Amino acid sequence: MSADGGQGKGGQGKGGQGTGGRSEGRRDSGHQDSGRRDARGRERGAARAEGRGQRSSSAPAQRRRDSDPARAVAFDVLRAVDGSDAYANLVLPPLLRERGIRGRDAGFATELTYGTLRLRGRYDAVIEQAAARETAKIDPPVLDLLRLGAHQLLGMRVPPHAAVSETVGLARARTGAGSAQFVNAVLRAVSRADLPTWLGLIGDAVDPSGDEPLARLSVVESHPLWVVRALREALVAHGRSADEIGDLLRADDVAPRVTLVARPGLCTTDELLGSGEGASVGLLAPTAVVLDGGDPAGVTAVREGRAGVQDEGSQLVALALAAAPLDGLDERWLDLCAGPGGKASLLASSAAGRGARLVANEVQPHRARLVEQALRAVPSGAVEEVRTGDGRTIGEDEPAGYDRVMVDAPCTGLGALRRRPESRWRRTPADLAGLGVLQRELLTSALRAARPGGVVAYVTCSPHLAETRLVVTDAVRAATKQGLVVETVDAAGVLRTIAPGIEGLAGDGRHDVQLWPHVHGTDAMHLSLLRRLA
Ligand SMILES: C[S@@+](CC[C@H](N)C(=O)[O-])C[C@H]1O[C@@H](n2cnc3c(N)ncnc32)[C@H](O)[C@@H]1O
Repeated sequence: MSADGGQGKGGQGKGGQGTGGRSEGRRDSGHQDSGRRDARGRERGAARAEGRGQRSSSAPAQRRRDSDPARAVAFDVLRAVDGSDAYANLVLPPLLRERGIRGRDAGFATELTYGTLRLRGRYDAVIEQAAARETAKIDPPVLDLLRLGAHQLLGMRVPPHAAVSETVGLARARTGAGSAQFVNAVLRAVSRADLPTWLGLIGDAVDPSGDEPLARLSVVESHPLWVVRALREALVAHGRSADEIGDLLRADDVAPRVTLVARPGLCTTDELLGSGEGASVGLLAPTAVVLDGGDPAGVTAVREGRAGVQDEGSQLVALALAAAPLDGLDERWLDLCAGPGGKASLLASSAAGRGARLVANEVQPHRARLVEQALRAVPSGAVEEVRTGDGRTIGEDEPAGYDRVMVDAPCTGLGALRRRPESRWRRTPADLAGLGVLQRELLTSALRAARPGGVVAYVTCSPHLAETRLVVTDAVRAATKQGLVVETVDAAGVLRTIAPGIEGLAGDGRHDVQLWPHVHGTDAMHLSLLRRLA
């Protein structure tokens, strides 16, 4: 099913629906040449020698050099992600605004960009077979074009002729006529089989004898193998079946719906439910409303900071810290790692309702400013301070200074892969080592900052055991060496008081909570609750 022999027919069909329809009436004459290509996708042999390799039958002025704006913006974001380590969710929205791409076209560009990034591993395996060439030997911009084309063909309902001709048009505009022909040939080869057939082919390539199921899942469900192994290990450690790994990976491959938080005392879920067609109450958190589409920035309460965009898992862990039982004073709360302020806003608005106040700390100044912005609607009496500083020193600087402490630790984010499309390809096992040291130091500092009787929440948006249970065990040990007495709190029990219907929390006697996208519909947030006794 490789591109060889797939170059004979031109992409002459009319465009399909939506953005795919932009090809209507435009001939992609570059498809019609059958010349062979070199390793970079440039022509060689007879076609080039005869000087007809990059020519079309139409006059030069009519030959298509422009490209569909939605596909062009997706390509530019992919290049920025690849070339300058940019984050797609930071690059795409301003580019859409700058280029005036709105409505359905913006939706198409978003799905194309994020879907292509998420499923990159799967598409690279398809492309290798279709091109009969390793992706490492394809120019990165050309490879990005092929990925975009593959996602249109196999992951979106774009008619094949539109997917191919529009992507080839984009290739011609951005990478030149020679590579456009290569793109044409490879995408035609991709289009000859449907998704299930391709999944079988790429799975068999890495798992020919059927005894490497994780390798198969890695390529078919587009996750690095080390991530697949780590997620499977975490499932098992939390009392779930190893067989769930496929469902978990598939949940990661689907864009999550936008979830809003109604910050207590500032907004109600009823107000948010009235804000958009198809809005519905969240499945678990009493503060959550799920949108069916539309732009959350258009919601008045979000613009005013009385509500925000926040995954239900993040809402649940913040609410759990606020709900954990406490004897004695309950007036001073700390968010040790607050930027950009999602949990700080929920904590501060909850604190306001009980006369408590929050100190929000963040090490990066620009993220501390985001925290201030996120807290703008919270009554000023409920925010003692937003400060910029290293959370590792707060335990020493302010020992026993707080009744409740949130440690939402910097982590690999392996639990939020569905909303950070490129991050699975950026992270490496080496990240765990550096983060692990920081996580332990932050949690130890938090335990010292809590007063005897106070509660600490240790949270990560990663289920990796090296970032969750191992950190908690080591930090408690370190705190004990420093003379503190710490006990675990039944986090699952606290969570059930907030979300009585919640199922799927481990019943293995462990007190921590691990949420899962395929079970709870949330990010894979981890929560441990600890109480400092002395
Ligand atoms: C997972 S994010 C926190 C998300 C935040 N709680 C929210 O809900 O919006 C972790 C944050 O910790 C910050 N951070 C990293 N090292 C830190 C340190 N030593 N002290 C304080 N904050 C730190 C990072 O800059 C990042 O903003």
